[in-house]
Amino acid sequence: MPESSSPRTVHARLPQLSAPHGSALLRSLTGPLARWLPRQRWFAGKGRPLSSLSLVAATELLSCSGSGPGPGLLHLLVRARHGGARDTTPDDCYQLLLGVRPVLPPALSPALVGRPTEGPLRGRAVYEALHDNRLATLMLERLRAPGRHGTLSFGRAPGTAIPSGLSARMLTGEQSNSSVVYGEEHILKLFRRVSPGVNPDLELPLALAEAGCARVPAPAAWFEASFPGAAAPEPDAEPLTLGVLVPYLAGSADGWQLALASLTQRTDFSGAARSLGRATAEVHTALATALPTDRLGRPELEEAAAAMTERLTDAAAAVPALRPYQSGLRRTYRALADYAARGGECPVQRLHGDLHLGQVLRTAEGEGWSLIDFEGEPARPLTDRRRPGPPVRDIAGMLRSFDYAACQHGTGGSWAESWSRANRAAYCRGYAETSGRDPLDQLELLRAYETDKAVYEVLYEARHRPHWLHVPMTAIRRLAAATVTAD
Ligand SMILES: Nc1ncnc2c1ncn2[C@@H]1O[C@H](COP(=O)(O)OP(=O)(O)O)[C@@H](O)[C@H]1O
Ligand SMILES: O=P(O)(O)O[C@H]1O[C@H](CO)[C@@H](O[C@H]2O[C@H](CO)[C@@H](O)[C@H](O)[C@H]2O)[C@H](O)[C@H]1O
Repeated sequence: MPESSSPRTVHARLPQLSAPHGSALLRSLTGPLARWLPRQRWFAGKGRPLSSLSLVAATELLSCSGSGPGPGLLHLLVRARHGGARDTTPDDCYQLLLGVRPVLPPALSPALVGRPTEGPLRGRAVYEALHDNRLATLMLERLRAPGRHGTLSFGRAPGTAIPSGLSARMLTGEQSNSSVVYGEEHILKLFRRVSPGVNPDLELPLALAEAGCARVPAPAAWFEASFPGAAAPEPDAEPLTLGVLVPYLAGSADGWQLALASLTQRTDFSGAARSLGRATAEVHTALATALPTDRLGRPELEEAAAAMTERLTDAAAAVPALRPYQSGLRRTYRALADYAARGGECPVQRLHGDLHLGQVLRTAEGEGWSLIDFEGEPARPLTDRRRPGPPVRDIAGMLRSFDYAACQHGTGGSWAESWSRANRAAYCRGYAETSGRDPLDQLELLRAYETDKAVYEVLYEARHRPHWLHVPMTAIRRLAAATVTAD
């Protein structure tokens, strides 16, 4: 089935925590959370009024009612509803890991969520637990020892060593989720917006590890929420993946930093781009071996072209700057439909789903590229992100990223343009060498998926970083004017 633009319906099966435990806690936390949540980088409902918060699940990992100075640890899944009666957007479910202390040490004050004025947490300081070394370490201990705590269950890959007593450091960079590094050994990603069903960022690295692919850090431990038994309001609700612990690649730099350094220093990047193409092909081959594959024929490719056209229409409705280019861009999608009509096919398999230079790491020892963050595009529903897709989608994502680096860097004019062209070509060459399939052989496919990605980026930038909107818009102008030729 091709990727669709269907609305998010995934939270329909989330259970609801029953009163009175849920309602008492919620009474304590609603005010502080309603103020704090919308300010978080990972909160996806910015710009839409938050109409209600409700608890899906609450688990006390460490007692929060003690009178001593030590912290309590509270795990919450919170459902956020937006807008008024006419807002049909599905609810979002967020994961929160909260510390609770009678008095907050000054070093933790930046992590403060709020001080409830009523309910069971009245008068206590509630804060982001992962900033507290003691609580972050406790999470590592839970991950070391598989087992169940309330709705949470902790799992661990057999035969992996996870040292204890490592100090924790929370990452502070731009992220869609939250991550904490333990020593220089492991990194735990805590997913923020969660949905029922296994997260591909656990599913795919586990499958790749089992297939012996060393290009992706192998999950050492993970945890999820599940609601088994008759006690749950909806016993068949699927488990939600909440966090994954993987080895930390100490001293690594991501592809985006390396690309910008190459642009600044005017150094050659084509060797790195070519080996990145090879690494992508290796991962694709391993995924196609480990997990189901299929082929898209004429009806499915026509459906894919129609879904792209619909995404373009939606994006143009939201971002006026796109409107003058719609008819030019639609030609690219028609070329895909014509390719299908001529009998063109396309393989589909599980993918990275949001491949760009920020998702690839290279260690100082130069052991080649590692790929991270297999979650897929954060705005797509989980069911969509777990569907097989054409490998060209990942390739198109990376090609866009070379273009992004050259354009965003803002210096060098034609030098930056030829930097981008050379690295796009080197990446495709590397991919072809390893996979035996040259992405440039099916230009209609590549161009359509690159256009679809650029349209997604226009919407992403308009919503998240309006001052970067000109970057994908530069590509939109080029793609709208181009005939389908290799460049
Ligand atoms: N295994 C790893 N080793 C070293 N750094 C990592 C590793 N995994 C992630 N990181 C760092 O953490 C950042 C965020 O990770 P990522 O999986 O992209 O999170 P998000 O989904 O929140 O964007 C990455 O940009 C990278 O700098
Ligand atoms: O990294 P995420 O999974 O959160 O992906 C989202 O954010 C990315 C930006 O952080 C965004 O990527 C776009 O900007 C990158 C440079 O910052 C560039 O390398 C990518 O090519 C470009 O798409 C990504 O689209 C979005 O899903």
